[in-house]
Amino acid sequence: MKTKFNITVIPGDGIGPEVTKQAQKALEAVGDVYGYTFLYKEALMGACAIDETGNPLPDETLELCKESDAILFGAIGDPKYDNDPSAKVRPEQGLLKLRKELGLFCNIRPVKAYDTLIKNSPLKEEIISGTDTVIYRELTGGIYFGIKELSDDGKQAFDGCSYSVEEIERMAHLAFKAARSRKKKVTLVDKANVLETSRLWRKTVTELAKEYPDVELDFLFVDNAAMQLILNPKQFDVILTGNLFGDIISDEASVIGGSIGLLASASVGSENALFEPIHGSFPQAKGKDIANPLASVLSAAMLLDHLGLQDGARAIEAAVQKSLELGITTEDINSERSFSTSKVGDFISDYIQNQEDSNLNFQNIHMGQSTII
Ligand SMILES: NC(=O)c1ccc[n+]([C@@H]2O[C@H](COP(=O)([O-])OP(=O)(O)OC[C@H]3O[C@@H](n4cnc5c(N)ncnc54)[C@H](O)[C@@H]3O)[C@@H](O)[C@H]2O)c1
Ligand SMILES: CC(C)[C@H](C(=O)O)[C@@H](O)C(=O)O
Ligand SMILES: [Mg+2]
Repeated sequence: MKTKFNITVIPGDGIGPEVTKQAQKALEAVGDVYGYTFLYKEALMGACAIDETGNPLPDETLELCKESDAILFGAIGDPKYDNDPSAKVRPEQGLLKLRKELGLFCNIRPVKAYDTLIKNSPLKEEIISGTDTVIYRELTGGIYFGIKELSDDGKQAFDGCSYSVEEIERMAHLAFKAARSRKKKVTLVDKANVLETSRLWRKTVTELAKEYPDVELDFLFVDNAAMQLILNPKQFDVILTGNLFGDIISDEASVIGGSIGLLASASVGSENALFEPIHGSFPQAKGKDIANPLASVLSAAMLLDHLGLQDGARAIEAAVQKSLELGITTEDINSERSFSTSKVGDFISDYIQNQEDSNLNFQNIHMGQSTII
C-alpha cells in the first residue's frame, strides 16, 4: 500500500496561509499516528503570485499541481483587485484557470448542522437539527467560462453562459452515485423557467436518472431553493447544480453549519484533485490569527479520503468534533470565548496524536483553568 504522497500546497492570499498551516499540522499528526509521509511543495497563486511574477497562476504552480497526488489550497483574493473593476490581471483568474486546466469539473461541498453549534445558529433548532446535505457544484463551465465582452465605450458588458450535454452528464453521474451511498435523493437546482442552459440540465438529468431507478430526483428553481435551504434544509440530500448557483447557495448553506469557516470542499475530475475551504481570503482578518481554520482542516480530511486514507480522515473529523464540543473554536463560532487560529490548529493536531491525554488536558481548558494551548 502506498504510504508516501506528494502534496502541492497553495496557501494563497489573506487568511489562506494561516488556515492552510493548521490543515498541514493536522496532516502531519495523521502521518505520525498512521505511518504516512506527506511531501509538501509550496506554490504561488493569486494576488501573491501576481506580485511576485505578474501571473496569477505561474507555469511552475500548474506543473507542480499536475504532478502531485493532491492539492491543498487556502484562498486567493485581495481588496486591491476587488476594488478595481478595470484591473486586467486578477487573482481569481489563477484559481479559475487552475480548475479548468486540471479538469476539476465537480466541486463537492458537504453541509451539516453540528449538534454542538445549533444553539448559536440564527436559524431555529428544529429547522436545522439533523441537516446533512452535500452540494455538487459544476466547476469548469457555465457563465464563469463563457465569452466575456466589454464594449469599446465601456457602456455594455456581456457574460455568456453555455453548457453541453457531456458537461451535465459527467456531473450528474457523480451526484447520483453519491446519492446512492446517502439518502438516495438528488435535487437539481436550476432556473429552467428562464434559462435555456437550465432546460438542457433538466432534460439531460431526467434522462440520465433512468439509470438510477433507486434514486429519487426532484427539481427546484434556484430562487425557491435559496428559500427552502433556510426554511427546510432537511429535505435535501444531494443538491446538483451549475457553477454560479452552486457558488451562491453554498455560502448560504454555510449558515446552517454555524459558520462559513467550517465548510470544506473537494474539487475532482478525471486525474487531479484539489481541496479547499469554500470561503475566501477574508482580508479583514489577514495576519490576525483569528480566522477559523476548521474548513481547511476538514478539507484536509477530504484529501485523505481521496487518497484512500480513511483512518486519517476519520481522525481529523473526530478532532474537529471534539474541538466543537469543548468550545476550542475561533471567534466566528463563539465571540465571548475564543481561541486563536493557531491554538485551534494545535488542539486538532494534539488530539489526533494523543486522543486520551488531549481529552484530559483540554477538559481543563474547557473549564477555563488552563493555558495549555
Ligand atoms: N476559493 C477562494 O479562494 C475564494 C472564495 C471566495 C472568495 N474569494 C475572494 O476572497 C476575497 C474576499 O471575499 P469575500 O469577503 O466576499 O468572502 P470571504 O469568504 O473571504 O469572507 C466573507 C465573510 O465570511 C467570513 N469568513 C470567511 N472565512 C472565514 C474564516 N475562515 N473564519 C471566520 N470567518 C470567515 C467573514 O465574516 C468574512 O467577512 C475576494 O477577493 C474574493 O474574490 C476567494
Ligand atoms: C474566488 C471565486 C472565483 C470562487 C468561485 O466563485 O468559484 C469562490 O467564490 C469559490 O466559491 O470558490
Ligand atoms: Mg464562492
